[in-house]
Amino acid sequence: MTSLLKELPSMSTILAAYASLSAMAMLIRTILNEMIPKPMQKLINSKFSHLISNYFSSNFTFIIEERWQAVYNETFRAVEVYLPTRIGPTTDKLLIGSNDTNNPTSLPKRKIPSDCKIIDEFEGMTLEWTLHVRESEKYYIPDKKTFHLTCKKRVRELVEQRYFPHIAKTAQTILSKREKLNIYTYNQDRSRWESAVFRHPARFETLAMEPELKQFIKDDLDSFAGRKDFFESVGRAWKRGYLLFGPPGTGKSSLVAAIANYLNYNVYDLQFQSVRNDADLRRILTSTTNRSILLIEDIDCSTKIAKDRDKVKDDQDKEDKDGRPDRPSSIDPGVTLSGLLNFIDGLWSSCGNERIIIFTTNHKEKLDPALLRPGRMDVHIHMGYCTPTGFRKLATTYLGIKDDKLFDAIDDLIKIVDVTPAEVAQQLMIKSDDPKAALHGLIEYLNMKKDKPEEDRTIQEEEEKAKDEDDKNDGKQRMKLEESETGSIYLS
Ligand SMILES: Nc1ncnc2c1ncn2[C@@H]1O[C@H](COP(=O)(O)OP(=O)(O)OP(=O)(O)O)[C@@H](O)[C@H]1O
Repeated sequence: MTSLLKELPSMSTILAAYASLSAMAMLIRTILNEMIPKPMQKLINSKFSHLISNYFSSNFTFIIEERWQAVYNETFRAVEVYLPTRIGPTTDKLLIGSNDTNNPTSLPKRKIPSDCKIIDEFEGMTLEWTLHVRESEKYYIPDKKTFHLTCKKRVRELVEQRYFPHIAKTAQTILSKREKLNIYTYNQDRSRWESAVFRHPARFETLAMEPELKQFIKDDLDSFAGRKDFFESVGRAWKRGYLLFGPPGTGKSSLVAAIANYLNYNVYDLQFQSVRNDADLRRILTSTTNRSILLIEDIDCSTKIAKDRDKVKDDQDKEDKDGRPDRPSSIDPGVTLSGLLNFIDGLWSSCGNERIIIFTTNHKEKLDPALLRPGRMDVHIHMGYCTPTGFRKLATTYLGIKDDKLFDAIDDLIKIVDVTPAEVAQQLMIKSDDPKAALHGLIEYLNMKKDKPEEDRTIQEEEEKAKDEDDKNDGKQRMKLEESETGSIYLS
């Protein structure tokens, strides 16, 4: 024992060693402080402490980004819908607001603000959520949003296998029960879709259309919606494309609203003019959600989609000869036909499920034939001038009457005058509290149109008249249904 004590260093030796070690540490610290710049020191410190805390932490974090492999992340959407229902006593802030101008006294909607913690309980697990938003430096790139879910490491698998499916199911139920539909419009400046409440009164019951045509469209929609297995079994993308064409005021937009109300789908209304190029289009379209309608109105107004593709090409050749830069961006930056077609029936068409694409045009003849080729748009619907059946529907809607002795005179005039349902509706609305006066007003209006001098007609009207003459020869009041070999359906 005495010998062991003798071998131990004396207290003074220990103190001396400690003093020299401390001096050495101080020296190294001073040298490092001098040599390593402050920001670098901070970074090393934070990385080091992050490493340590990660190593010893018993937590696990799931990160859910807004986009997943080039398309909108459905898990993100489900969380976005689900989390506002989990606001509890531990939540200390909440975004609320309303864009429902029709109902200003309704309860505001809830949204999760960034950096707000939400605690959820599920099957004995405690789950902590936070939304992180990283602002983009470039105006045309949207801010990056991510949800972070932190749980205990030991329940990680349970979270994946039980909690996430629970979120998806709950979100689905909430979405299918939602009373209000949204209409989205693309904000080019903020590079994102912005929504407003969509409360359009148009329904199939209120549309002035031939009953067979209406029934056909409803049946077609029924055979599309909710038939995931069918589309999968036949190897087709779960999409349906409609082309609505006809003169202004024949109810194309009203039909779109009726379809949205019938299926309870949101509407994404895209103005081609706000799309910079094909890559932009791809990103915009992949940011739309399932069970929705993508509406592209007046598609003929986009020069590159319209028939004058050859003219664009001529201009391009001319430009190339002049030694100016190559296409596509020099004359008319925007979406090209091939970019669009790629989305309709190309490889990109398989992105997303249960989507309806609707194009409207007043001038089908101006569209590039490639867009009209059989099979491209599944159903082509001609929205024509008002027919006697259409007039009767409008009389019921606007005047609340099903018959009147003036109806026969109006029927006779409607058969020979090109009048749109919008014009008829307008006339009936002027005196809707006095049906007789409204009907007389309509007769007067129709007679005035009938007597309109020929020279007053614009070339466009002539073209439309010629087209409608063809329809009349085929029987104006009968619905024509043709099905091409490739499955496109033509309705007029
Ligand atoms: N077929 C119809 N049935 C009932 N109402 C109609 C019909 N067509 C037009 N209307 C009435 O006329 C208004 C304008 O119609 P709508 O905007 O749907 O026509 P459109 O064909 O889309 O016109 P545009 O080509 O100018 O966009 C509607 O708000 C509606 O009240």
